[in-house]
Amino acid sequence: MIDDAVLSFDGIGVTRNRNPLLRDIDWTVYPDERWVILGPNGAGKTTLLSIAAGQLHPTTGGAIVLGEKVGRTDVWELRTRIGITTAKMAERIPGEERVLDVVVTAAWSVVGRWREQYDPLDEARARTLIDQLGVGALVDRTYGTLSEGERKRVQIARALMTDPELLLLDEPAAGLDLGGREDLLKRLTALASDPAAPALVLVTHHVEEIPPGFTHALLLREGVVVAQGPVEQTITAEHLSAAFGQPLLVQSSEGRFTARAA
Ligand SMILES: Nc1ncnc2c1ncn2[C@@H]1O[C@H](COP(=O)(O)OP(=O)(O)OP(=O)(O)O)[C@@H](O)[C@H]1O
Repeated sequence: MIDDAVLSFDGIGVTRNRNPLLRDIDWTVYPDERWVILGPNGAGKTTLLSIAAGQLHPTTGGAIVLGEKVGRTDVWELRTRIGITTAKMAERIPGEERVLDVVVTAAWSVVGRWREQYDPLDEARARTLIDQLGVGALVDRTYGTLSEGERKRVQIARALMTDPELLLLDEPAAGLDLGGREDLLKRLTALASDPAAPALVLVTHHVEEIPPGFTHALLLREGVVVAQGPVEQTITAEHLSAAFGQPLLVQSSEGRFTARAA
């Protein structure tokens, strides 16, 4: 492992049915870094995130997550140290679940409430996180009655509940309208600038969804890293055109990016 790295991937590859989904990826993430993984559909972003979550073992190369070698460690050990939100996990949250329950139950690593009594400290932490994500007024509503944008924020509060060392967000802005996206980005920018926040890795297809304050980017195309490094040097017309396989123009202003066909 490279000193205090949160993630340390050394030449990792993933092959399924003889198809390479990821090839020869070297990637290191440190605790104070905020990474965005960007690339077109099918580039391998979710596969890379699954390795970072300790849920998938690479076919080749070595992946060290929070100091533990993926494959050697019981994934169960890592589960409270990593917060993750994905569309698949969100689907498992029962619609009738109260927002407070959705968040507080993460402390027990279960979906769905199964205890009648909360630890008061757990409940206080859940309420603080729900407030910080800007959905404090909804704490007693059922999850199924929330808008998509409100749900996304509750999912992030839930992922933060165990005070993880690494937070993985798979397309958190997908399906949000403009206001919802902008509000979520504001919350993620606040999180990115919080020194107590965990290392962050956010997957997206769109440069418009990169929250200001994110420090690094990794661009993927067909399972291969096109570019990686500090965000301003990485999100360029040249790299983005290579990642998406078409000539693109990129503009940045006050930490926000936009892209369009050249
Ligand atoms: N278990 C599997 N077996 C075979 N192919 C797989 C498997 N899992 C993923 N793939 C393929 O690997 C490629 C990368 O998938 P992945 O979900 O990582 O991409 P992605 O960049 O997250 O895509 P999207 O942006 O569309 O979500 C896709 O072509 C997908 O069909």
